[in-house]
Amino acid sequence: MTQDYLGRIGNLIRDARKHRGMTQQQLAEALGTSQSAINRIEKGHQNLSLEMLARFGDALDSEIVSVGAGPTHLRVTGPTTLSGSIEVKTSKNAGVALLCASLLNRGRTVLRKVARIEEVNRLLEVLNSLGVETNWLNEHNDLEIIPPAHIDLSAIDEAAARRTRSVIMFLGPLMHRAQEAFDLPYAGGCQLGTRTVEPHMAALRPFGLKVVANEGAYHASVDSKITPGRPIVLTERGDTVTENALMAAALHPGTTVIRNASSNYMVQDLCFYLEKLGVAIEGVGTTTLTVTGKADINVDVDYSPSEDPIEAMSLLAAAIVTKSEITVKRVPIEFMEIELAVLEEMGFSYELTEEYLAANGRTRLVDVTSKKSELKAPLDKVHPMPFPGLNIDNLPFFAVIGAVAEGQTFLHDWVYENRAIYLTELSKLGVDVKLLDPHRVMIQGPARLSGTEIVCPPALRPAVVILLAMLASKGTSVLRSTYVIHRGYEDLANRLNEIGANIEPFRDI
Ligand SMILES: CC(=O)N[C@H]1[C@@H](OP(=O)(O)OP(=O)(O)OC[C@H]2O[C@@H](n3ccc(=O)[nH]c3=O)[C@H](O)[C@@H]2O)O[C@H](CO)[C@@H](O)[C@@H]1O
Ligand SMILES: C=C(OP(=O)(O)O)C(=O)O
Repeated sequence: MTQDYLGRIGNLIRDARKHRGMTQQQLAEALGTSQSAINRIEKGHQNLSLEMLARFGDALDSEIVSVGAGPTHLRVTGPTTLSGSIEVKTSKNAGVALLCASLLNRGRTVLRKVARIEEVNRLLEVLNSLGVETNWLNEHNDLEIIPPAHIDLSAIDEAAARRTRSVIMFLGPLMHRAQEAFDLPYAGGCQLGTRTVEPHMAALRPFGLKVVANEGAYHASVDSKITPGRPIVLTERGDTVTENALMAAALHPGTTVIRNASSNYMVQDLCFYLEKLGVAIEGVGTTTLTVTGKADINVDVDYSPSEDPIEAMSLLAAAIVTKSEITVKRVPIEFMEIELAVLEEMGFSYELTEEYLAANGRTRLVDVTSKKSELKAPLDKVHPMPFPGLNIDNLPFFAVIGAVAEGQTFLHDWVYENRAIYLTELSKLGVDVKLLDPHRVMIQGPARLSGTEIVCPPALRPAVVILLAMLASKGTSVLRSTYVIHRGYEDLANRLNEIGANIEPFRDI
């Protein structure tokens, strides 16, 4: 029994170490012990004091044992054939943008059918710590947000804030509402390589924002006499930077022009919400946004964010890799067109219904039914672009699709220097995958997939890609430490089980 318990703790330590990208030697150095001691502990061959466990927790920045709630893992039995239909949920990225944007409004915001995911939970924790009241209203995940008269930034939940990158989007709304200078913890999130925040600072500077990076926090102050005299030209067409500029412009009582704006799905959802707050926006869906803001916003508002194109892509990839015919319902087609065009080139056949409108009355949806297809690798490399290009977050799914296609699939992720590398984990399941350089991978298909145990890489999409490959792998696979998946997907395992997958969630402790 004790032996079993030590083994499970050893597994937890090993997973946390791998998740941090550390070798046994590096962990040993951090703890002032030897690599062989770490090896024994991870194998469950050595007794551990509580003090030593706490030191592991510190070194790995992870609570190794948290009573009653260790990390979750998934046991997948494959290969699976899926059938039936599955609905796409609303998007993570609109969800987090709208939670931040609700701070612009002194009135009550209700957001309908918000994705109940960990990224949203972290932001809710941060909002609650600032005195914002939030309530889940019903089983549809409608969410009510009531901001306080005064936002108290000194009480911010730093631990929650550090686990998400989205807190950076507090800058736009808070720079107007904070009475004095304030600190915001550094943004965290997936480990995808350097993701600069400088474009955010540059976009908000014309509104008088000054940010000094101190140890662990941004120190922000605002000179309200400074207002944008000319168009704000973004140096990158980033999604969250566009959102920050939009939110700053929404509470600026004048007209602001934002050029080189992203017109991606979450930006459009934010624009539709701001319009409901009484902010006028011209150019939604284009790269020039002209925003006429208001000095004060105090309205009770109800908004339904749209469906997630990345979840839609994930579910279609699940169908493709398992060679299944399923219907993916509520696909926001404008944001999936290029992905479908590339898939079509690869030989994927599918049927689309007539278009219908999402609950926001604006976004066009369709149902997509996958048909059994023999895929071949695309002739050209698959590469993402800011919208309207192939979505950057959809690129990783082409790795697992390439694994079941005949020939060589090349992926070029020019955006993230640390995301493609995680796709090499697929080799453990039998995929012939080569990292050509940090931005490019080559997949030689078709692969004979067979089940194994893998620790989730610290990146959402690659982790889901591995899960999808496991669905198609023969035998039992174990995917460990799945928080990173729950960051962006609601109840994915159970929803896949409802259409025929065999995935069993479990914990060690
Ligand atoms: C909460 C949210 O909405 N997150 C999305 C958002 O993150 P977010 O808006 O934070 O993305 P970043 O601004 O970090 O952009 C991602 C990377 O792309 C680079 N870059 C971006 C645009 C550009 O025109 N040129 C350029 O080089 C950035 O320097 C960065 O390294 O956009 C990313 C890129 O679509 C998506 O992966 C994230 O899911
Ligand atoms: C990179 C992603 O998002 P985030 O900006 O939340 O890290 C993603 O959704 O794949």
